[in-house]
Amino acid sequence: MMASDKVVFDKPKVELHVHLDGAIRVQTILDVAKRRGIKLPADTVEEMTQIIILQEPSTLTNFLEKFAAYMHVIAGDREAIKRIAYEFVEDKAKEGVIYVELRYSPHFLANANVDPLPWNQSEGNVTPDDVVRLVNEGLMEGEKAFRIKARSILCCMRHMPRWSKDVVELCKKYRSDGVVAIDLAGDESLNCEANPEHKKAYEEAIRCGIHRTVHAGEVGPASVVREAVDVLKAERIGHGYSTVEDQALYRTLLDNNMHFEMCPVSSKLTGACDPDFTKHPIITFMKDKANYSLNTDDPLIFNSTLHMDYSTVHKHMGFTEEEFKRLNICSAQSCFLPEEEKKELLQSLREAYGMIQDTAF
Ligand SMILES: O=c1[nH]cnc2c1ncn2[C@H]1C[C@H](O)[C@@H](CO)O1
Repeated sequence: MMASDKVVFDKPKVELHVHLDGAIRVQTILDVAKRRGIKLPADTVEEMTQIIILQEPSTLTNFLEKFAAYMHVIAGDREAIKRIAYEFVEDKAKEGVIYVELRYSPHFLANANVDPLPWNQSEGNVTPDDVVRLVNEGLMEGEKAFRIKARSILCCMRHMPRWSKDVVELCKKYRSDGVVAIDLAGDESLNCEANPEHKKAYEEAIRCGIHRTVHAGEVGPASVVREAVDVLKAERIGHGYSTVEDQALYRTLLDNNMHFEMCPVSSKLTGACDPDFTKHPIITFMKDKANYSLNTDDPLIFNSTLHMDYSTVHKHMGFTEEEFKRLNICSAQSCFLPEEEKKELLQSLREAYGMIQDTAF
């Protein structure tokens, strides 16, 4: 299908755009379903994988429907929520990621204090607040076991504006406990002017100094990116491929050093970009030495790994080792860690990349 899992950049990496609920192990879904007595249409990893994954380039809408194949298994189950966070850290460490920002909607994993109840679940006692605590616990145990750093971004969902106030409140509550930013995910055709709750949540985030990223310009036009920047005051853009269609906006964002969270494999399978990778907008960003990262987005549904994203751009877009180093430095500079921790991360990367100048005479 795509480039392979071949490791083309075997050095420490930073990943800034990956959905926890799109990065669950299939085996875990099967184990939890069995324990909870939930019937699934398949009982082997191979068969269940075929049901969950997007095989061919599709649409964002079809892609978003894929979550319904398994989210009801994990949502509302304390042990499962903690487990997926822990395993996520293990999987990222194996890919050579030393710092990751993962994102999720606390409401999508809850079965109490959430209206409407997602995934046709019956009401339980796991609130969005419990979800954040459980994810944090799993991440912290994973960090200790696998010696990498993981921080979270909490997602508002475009079609669920009534959840956005809770999301920003959770960002505030857990800001000293691993939550670094707010995001807006989901179907981009729903704009923010029509849903003032998202705008209000982002205003509160600005007021409280919570970092902000927004999914924009993935399948939507450049105007969604403009809205993310002008209205929601996004500091980073999730995807942003269509930005290049508005040259004035693209140039302004380059001048302002805006960070774009790019997801090559994802962009093909969601139909966001032309399936011919040689025509991909990432090539323009690369040639312009833009500030961007390479990310998996939803490796479960794309049946992918971070190595696959790197090998895709290496094989089809002419990315070099030097560019991989440069974009990882850009990613570290644009991450949402506090300044001191960011400096340490940059230092680790520069050391690993042989970029440290020997100042001793
Ligand atoms: O690529 C994406 N674009 C928009 N929304 C997305 C994408 N990947 C995942 N999501 C949604 C579905 C998840 O349930 C939610 C929170 O992680 O974010």
